[in-house]
Amino acid sequence: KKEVQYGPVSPEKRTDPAMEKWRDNRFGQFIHWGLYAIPAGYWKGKYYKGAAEWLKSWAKVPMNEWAKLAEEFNPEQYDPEEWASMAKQMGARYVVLTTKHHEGFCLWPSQYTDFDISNTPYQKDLLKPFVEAYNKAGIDVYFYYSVLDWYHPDWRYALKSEEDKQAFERFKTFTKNQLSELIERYPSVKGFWFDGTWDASWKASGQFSYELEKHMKQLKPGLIINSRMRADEWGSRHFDSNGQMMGDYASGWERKLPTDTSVLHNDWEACMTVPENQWGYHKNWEGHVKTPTELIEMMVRCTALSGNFLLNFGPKEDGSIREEEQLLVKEIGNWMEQYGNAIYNCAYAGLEKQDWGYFTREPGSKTVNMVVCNIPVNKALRIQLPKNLFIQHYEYMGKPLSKLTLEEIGKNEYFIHLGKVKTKQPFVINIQLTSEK
Ligand SMILES: C#C[C@@H]1N[C@@H](C)[C@@H](O)[C@H]1O
Repeated sequence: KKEVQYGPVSPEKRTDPAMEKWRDNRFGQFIHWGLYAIPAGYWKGKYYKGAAEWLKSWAKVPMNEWAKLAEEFNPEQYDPEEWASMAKQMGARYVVLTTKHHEGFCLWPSQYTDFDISNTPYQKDLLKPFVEAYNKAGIDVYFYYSVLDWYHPDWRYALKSEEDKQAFERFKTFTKNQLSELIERYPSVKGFWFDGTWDASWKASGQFSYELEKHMKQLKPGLIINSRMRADEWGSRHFDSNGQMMGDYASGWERKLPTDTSVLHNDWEACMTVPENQWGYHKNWEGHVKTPTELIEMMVRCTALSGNFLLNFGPKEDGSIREEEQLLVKEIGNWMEQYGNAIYNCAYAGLEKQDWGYFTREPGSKTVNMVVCNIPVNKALRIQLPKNLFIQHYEYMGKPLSKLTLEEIGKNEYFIHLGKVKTKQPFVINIQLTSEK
């Protein structure tokens, strides 16, 4: 074991109401919105297939040129009430909005930089009406904040000289000031989603990130912060040098999902793009665009392994939402209306996973949700229960799709026979378990 002084600030499994609500939420909406939505993946007429919010990097645009985008940022169609009602329709229980991405542009009027919404034709604070609209819709608001800041003169990738160190000290103060400012200006914020923390300069700032997490949680008790914010004093990220998670949930699952129960030890969240790799708005999505059904199955897999699923939206420069994302609101919203109770407040059911889909369960409940994503060719769903459990009752959640029959095929082993089922979407069967035969 290594001596770690600047590791976790909070217990690895918080039991306070704010964290319980984070778990119960299960399904969130990620929103990436910034100046990058203006060029939307094209620069001087050239198409760049990389992630649109990284266009400045792909097209090697000097910052003084990129910053000029602020002079044309004027999202007149921005309607956070509309965004919030879409998120509610989709069934998202929380939202994570980019307050500042790597480009360094702030969606709020920050007293610590001139590179913010106040120096655009739009001028008005974008965050305040956003927070109000989402809170009014009953959706918890989290702020994404990038430590990596391509605009700030004191940002350093690495600390190679005394000058670097002095500059980065100023940068750390700037970062602490902005985060304090965000908490003070928007006190209903539930937590922070840190990003841009992979460079050597931040990995060398473990003590600072420890003290910053403490400071933020003193400013707002109950605040929830992702593991990606943190390094320990040895430069170990997300988990300290002894494997203890830092922050309040593991957030390394970016565009990928866990496949086994090893994740159960900590709270965790997977964030997901609709195309292969676009977070900010890109005019032309290349390659595979995930269908609503694919994304529903990913969300179910996260719940089944006691994790959260954060689905990304990238609004256009004018604040409007693209067709493909409007389709997700409708399709995922319909599914959540009928089957949301297999997601909200649910977690790992403690049963052996089967090929036909996933078990989810509200902790402590006798009801287990079977979310069927792959109907076996023999139309029989295998269930293997622990030796002291039996099935007492079974039925479809919501609209019955067929007549179900139960067959005991071995010790605490069953088939639920589906009969003739026609469906295009995953569906749910509830089973009641009992310890009496
Ligand atoms: C790399 C990278 C960043 N992390 C994702 C959550 C997006 O913000 C992307 O730009």
